[in-house]
Amino acid sequence: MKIAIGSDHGGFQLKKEILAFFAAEQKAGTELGKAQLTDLGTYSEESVDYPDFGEAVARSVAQGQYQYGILVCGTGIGISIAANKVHGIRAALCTEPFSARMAREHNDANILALGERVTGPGLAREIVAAFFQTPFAGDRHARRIEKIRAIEKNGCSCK
Ligand SMILES: O=C(CO)[C@H](O)[C@H](O)[C@H](O)COP(=O)(O)O
Repeated sequence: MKIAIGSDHGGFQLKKEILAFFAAEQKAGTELGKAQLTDLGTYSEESVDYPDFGEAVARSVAQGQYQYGILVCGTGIGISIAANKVHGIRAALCTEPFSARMAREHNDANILALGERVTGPGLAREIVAAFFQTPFAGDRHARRIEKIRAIEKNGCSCK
């Protein structure tokens, strides 16, 4: 599984924690540790703009370079809004593991968004594990994802 990860300055430290978590999983020889992560920036705590990193990760996932993405900003809100503007992206901002599981099982989310100023590193690790250990359930949920795709394709018919 190939995962692109990105953050702005507000998510930089939590992104480092997440990278360390995957490295530890790799060392422990777990299934999660088989994931290959690529960091698309930012690479310091210098102030930057979250849409740039939300877009970079989202485009790389939408184009199929990576199967999934992880995005972190201060709250996870701005960077997930930006990512969700890219066609084919279903970015889910999660603050606890149940939502992370549901984001995969029901919504087939392909990007997990987190907020460093909201979620501590321990909880973030649980959220990441829940997200990446949960498969999409398909069935009725697949029909609903198709409807999301139709909105992307045709635009909303609402006035
Ligand atoms: O976009 C955000 C909120 O939705 C992120 O939390 C950003 O990281 C935040 O806005 C950055 O704020 P800063 O005051 O420039 O550090």
